[in-house]
Amino acid sequence: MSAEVIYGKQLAETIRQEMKEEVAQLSEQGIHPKLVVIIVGEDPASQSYVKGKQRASEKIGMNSDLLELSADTSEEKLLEIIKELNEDKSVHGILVQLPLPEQIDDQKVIEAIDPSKDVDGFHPSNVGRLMTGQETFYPCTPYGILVMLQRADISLEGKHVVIVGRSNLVGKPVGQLLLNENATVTHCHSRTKNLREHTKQADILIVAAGKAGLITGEDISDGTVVIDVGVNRVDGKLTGDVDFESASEKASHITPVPKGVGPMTITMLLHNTIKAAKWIHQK
Ligand SMILES: Nc1nc(=O)c2c([nH]1)NC[C@@H]1CN(c3ccc(C(=O)N[C@@H](CCC(=O)O)C(=O)O)cc3)C=[N+]21
Repeated sequence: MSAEVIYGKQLAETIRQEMKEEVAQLSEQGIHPKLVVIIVGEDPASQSYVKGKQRASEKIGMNSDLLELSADTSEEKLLEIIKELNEDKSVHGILVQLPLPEQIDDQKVIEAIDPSKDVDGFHPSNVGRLMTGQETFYPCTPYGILVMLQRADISLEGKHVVIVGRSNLVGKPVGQLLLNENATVTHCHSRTKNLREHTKQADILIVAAGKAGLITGEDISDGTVVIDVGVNRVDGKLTGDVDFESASEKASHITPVPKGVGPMTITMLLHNTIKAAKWIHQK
């Protein structure tokens, strides 16, 4: 068996085209969605993602500002900037690129962002809304995964989704989002015993552990849908958590890295920013 490759990149382009039209329509109504991305420090990987976000917003005609702060920026200063952006009516979405330097408490920063501008969906109030099934900003990577599955016509109802990784950014929220879609969800993590016994039970396997090559063909059963969320640099090259070659011999569908989940993450960020702009103007 040879897996069908799901290219998030292609799908992302289709959706961005749709959003471009929506941004143009909103513009006629005087609504100009605007995203502000804040990056602290000069980590090259972070800078490269942030540039990707900038390029993507420009391409769909969306306003986007980048605030580049030095690595020694104090927590107080960052909180002050966020407060100003919260109050700025022209700003609809605020994203603070994670991880932050060690003098800054990530959680404090996330909680400082106005939940109605929290386009990452990381604020505890939005996390709570996701958990209770209320309308909210879905975190971009989990949401991108959901949309990829939907557009590939892979149903979730009653399916066994096994997730490897339990981060607040991906593992935990993707489980919640797919549970809301009536999947049966198993969460595995670094302390899970006999990981392979779990991964082999999956109809849909989502790997977000941050460990290159963690999952190989031996860890999956025939016909599994494999979603690789890994973002690892190995010898300067971007690779996922799944050994693509051996896994694609067993999987029914598989996402590559790059060109898989990553471009969908950015797409859903743009989607959330448009949603934020529409919400504010409805009030
Ligand atoms: N507050 C916050 N929100 C985030 O959403 C967030 C974050 N912090 N910190 C870092 C992670 C990582 N992340 C990626 C987004 C897109 C690609 C992406 O588009 N990758 C391309 C290739 C990019 C390349 O080659 O460098 C691809 O997979 O094809 C990757 C990684 C968002 N994150």
